[in-house]
Amino acid sequence: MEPMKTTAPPATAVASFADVSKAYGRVRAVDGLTLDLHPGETVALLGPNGAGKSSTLDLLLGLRTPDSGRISVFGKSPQAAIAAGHVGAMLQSGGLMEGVRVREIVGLACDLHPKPYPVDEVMDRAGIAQIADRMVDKLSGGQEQRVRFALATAGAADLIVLDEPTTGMDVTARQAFWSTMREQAGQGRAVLFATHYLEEADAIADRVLVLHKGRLLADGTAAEIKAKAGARRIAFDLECEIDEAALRGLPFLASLSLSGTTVRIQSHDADATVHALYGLGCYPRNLEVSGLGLEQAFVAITEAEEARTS
Ligand SMILES: Nc1ncnc2c1ncn2[C@@H]1O[C@H](COP(=O)(O)OP(=O)(O)OP(=O)(O)O)[C@@H](O)[C@H]1O
Repeated sequence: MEPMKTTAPPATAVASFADVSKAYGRVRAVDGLTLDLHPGETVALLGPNGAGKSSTLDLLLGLRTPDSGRISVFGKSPQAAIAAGHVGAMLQSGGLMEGVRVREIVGLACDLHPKPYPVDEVMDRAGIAQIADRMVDKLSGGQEQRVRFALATAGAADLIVLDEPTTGMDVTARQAFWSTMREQAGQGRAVLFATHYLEEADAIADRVLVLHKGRLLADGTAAEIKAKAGARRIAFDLECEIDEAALRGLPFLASLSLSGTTVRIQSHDADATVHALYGLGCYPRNLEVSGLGLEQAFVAITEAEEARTS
C-alpha cells in the first residue's frame, strides 16, 4: 500500500528569478534578485522612485535581458511563456496604437491571444463598453488605463503583471479593477503589481515585496512588513509645558513630531518609551499606542536602508 501523504506537494512557481541582475551603465537597476511567485497569489511590488520595479517587470516580461541570473516563467523563458499566452501585462505607459477605435484595439488583442475571451466580455469587465467607438488617442488618462487593463485581460493568462495599474483611475474604476483582479487570483492566477499606493497594497495584496536600489528589502504579508519595521506609533496630548529636548531624549525614539500640544512618536520599544514619558513629570492625555501603517513601515524600512548604505 502507498504510504499516506501528509503534506501537500509544494506549489510550482509561476515565475522564478534566480540571482537576477540588470545594470544600465553604472546604475544597478536590479541587483541579485531571487524570488518565486505562486499560483493564486496577489503580490504588490513597492519601492521608492528608481528602486527597480519597472525594470523587474520588464525582465519578467522578457522586454529586457538580465546581465546575469535566470528568469523562468512557467518553466520557460519569458518570451516563450508570453507567446504561449501564459502572461497578461499592463505597463505604465507606452502609447496605445493610434488611429483605431477602442473596440478595434481590444478586438486585435483578443485575436492575437492564444486563449482569448469574447471581446464584449473583455470590454464589459474593463468598463469600456460605453466608449467602444471612441478613437484611442482621444481618451482621458483614466479611460486609457481601462483600455490597457482590457488589453492585459484579453485572454486567459495565468500570470498578470501590472505596472502602476490604477494611476489616473477614479474611485469607481479602481474598485471595479481590483474586484476583477481578486476574481482572477481566486481562479488560481498570480497577479503581480507595482504601485505607489500603499493603502492599495495593504488592502489587496497577499504578499508585499519592498525593493530598494534593485535589492529585495522585505518579502512578506503586509502585517509582517509592518512588524519588520520594528516600530510602533505613540500619540498623546500634553497638558503642561514640556521641554522638546526632554521629549527627544526619550528612549527608543525613531521619530518625533510636535503639532500644538499633540505629540506623535515612533518608537522601537513603545513600552519603554511610555514608561520614561511618565517619568518626565507631565502626564500625557489621550494616549494611543498602535502599530505602523504599511506606509510608515515602508518609509521606516527604506530610510533605515538608505542610512545603512549611504
Ligand atoms: N533605459 C534605461 N537607461 C538607463 N537607466 C535606466 C533605464 N531604465 C531605468 N533606468 C534606471 O534604473 C533604475 C531603476 O529604474 P526603474 O524604472 O526600474 O525604477 P522604478 O522602481 O520603476 O521607479 P518609478 O517608481 O520611478 O517608476 C533607476 O535609477 C533608473 O534611472
